[in-house]
Amino acid sequence: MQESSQLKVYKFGGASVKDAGAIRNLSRIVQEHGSAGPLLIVVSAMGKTTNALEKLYQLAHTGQDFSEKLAALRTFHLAVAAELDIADEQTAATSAPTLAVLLEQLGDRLATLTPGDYDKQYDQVVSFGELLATLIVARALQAQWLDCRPLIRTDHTWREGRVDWPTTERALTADVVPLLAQGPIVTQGFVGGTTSGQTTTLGREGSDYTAAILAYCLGAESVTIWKDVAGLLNADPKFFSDTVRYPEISYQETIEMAYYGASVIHPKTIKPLAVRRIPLLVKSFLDPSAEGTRIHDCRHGLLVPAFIRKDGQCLVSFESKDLTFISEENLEVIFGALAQVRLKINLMQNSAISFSVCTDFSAYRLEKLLAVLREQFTIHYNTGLELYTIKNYDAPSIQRLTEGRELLLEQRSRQTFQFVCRGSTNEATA
Ligand SMILES: Nc1ncnc2c1ncn2[C@@H]1O[C@H](COP(=O)(O)OP(=O)(O)O)[C@@H](O)[C@H]1O
Ligand SMILES: N[C@@H](CC(=O)OP(=O)(O)O)C(=O)O
Repeated sequence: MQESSQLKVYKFGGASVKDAGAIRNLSRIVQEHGSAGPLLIVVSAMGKTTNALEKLYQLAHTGQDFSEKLAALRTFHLAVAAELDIADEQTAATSAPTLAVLLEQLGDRLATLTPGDYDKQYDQVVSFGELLATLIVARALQAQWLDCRPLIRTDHTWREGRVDWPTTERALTADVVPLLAQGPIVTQGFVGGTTSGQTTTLGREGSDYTAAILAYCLGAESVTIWKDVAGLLNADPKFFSDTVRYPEISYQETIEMAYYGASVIHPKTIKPLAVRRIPLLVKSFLDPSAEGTRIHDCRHGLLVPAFIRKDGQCLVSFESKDLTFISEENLEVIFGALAQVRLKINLMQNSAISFSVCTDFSAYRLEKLLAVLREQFTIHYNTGLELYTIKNYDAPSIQRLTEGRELLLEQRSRQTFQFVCRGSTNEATA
């Protein structure tokens, strides 16, 4: 780690680089608000490119024609580069590829997929979104382009690479510190690499986490994530009216909000920053001079209730087949199977002969879970559900959220009230 670094890390997500106009806005922010000191800029894929790449991958992996979608992705990126007057040429001064080369590599990858190895090949394809976006942004800013895949070392957990912190810290300190002295750097969010040089990804929406990894390893002074909202609010303004901005908030409050599903910050982002006490600033790229939110090591009184909504949920209930009680042995089997198929528990509850978990719905993973546990348990599940959490709840906030909703499961602790309810219904028994 650098000693008392002046380094600032900026992270720009998909919305802030969605088109040429957005990238011009990004350039203005860097010029007008970027510090005189070292600056490391983390960029996600443009707009909804990652979703588009997931669709492309799905088509290619199932042997369907993907040429039209690939052509659309190619045209989009080349058109943005043209609108920004970016010459797509390799220069001697940089190891950066050209857009044309990257797009060709993407086409080759898609054309040579093999059956199986779904998650591994997913990473090799979907990571192109960040490679393309960073190339365009680096050229627009006339900044250095850095491929972070050889530096952010992960294990082989495809689609959710686990960071090897000591190796990553050594590599970043050795390679990036000297480059920072030469001017701003633009690098990819969301991606990393294995010892053998294969690309991994860090989990959907993982670019915030990349910013935290870089800040932690390089001892940054602060991280700023530029969003389309005024800061960290007490609820997602897309779903709730009368939201309130927190001018400052502790790491602990924020980590809990992110854990419960406040999608404005990836849940893994906070811990590395809290460990090294690096403040995280959430600011609006639409109003860069506005205050935003400062997430740091602070104390504050009880905050206004925060509302967190997580859709795409699935409630799975396991019942013993012979009316025996749910025991620790049963739970061990259920938890083991959930870990095996990589389904994360968002909420759980047990009764005498039944145990229920609420997880993010994945048809593929649920099917694998059923295959493992069907013999031993009677399993019921509902999909198309929503999980709501109220942090720092009071009676009016519970009333506001539960009114008119049919609650399938409900739980409260001293500060947190949670419930699962129907969005649209799909019921089944395995
Ligand atoms: N508590 C919250 N405060 C602010 N925004 C929130 C909150 N919860 C969810 N959001 C949503 O997060 C979005 C910004 O995050 P995200 O779309 O992941 O940004 P990006 O991909 O550009 O980094 C906002 O547009 C808002 O709809
Ligand atoms: N592009 C990746 C990673 C990411 O973090 O994106 P964003 O910063 O736009 O949420 C995704 O969409 O999952």
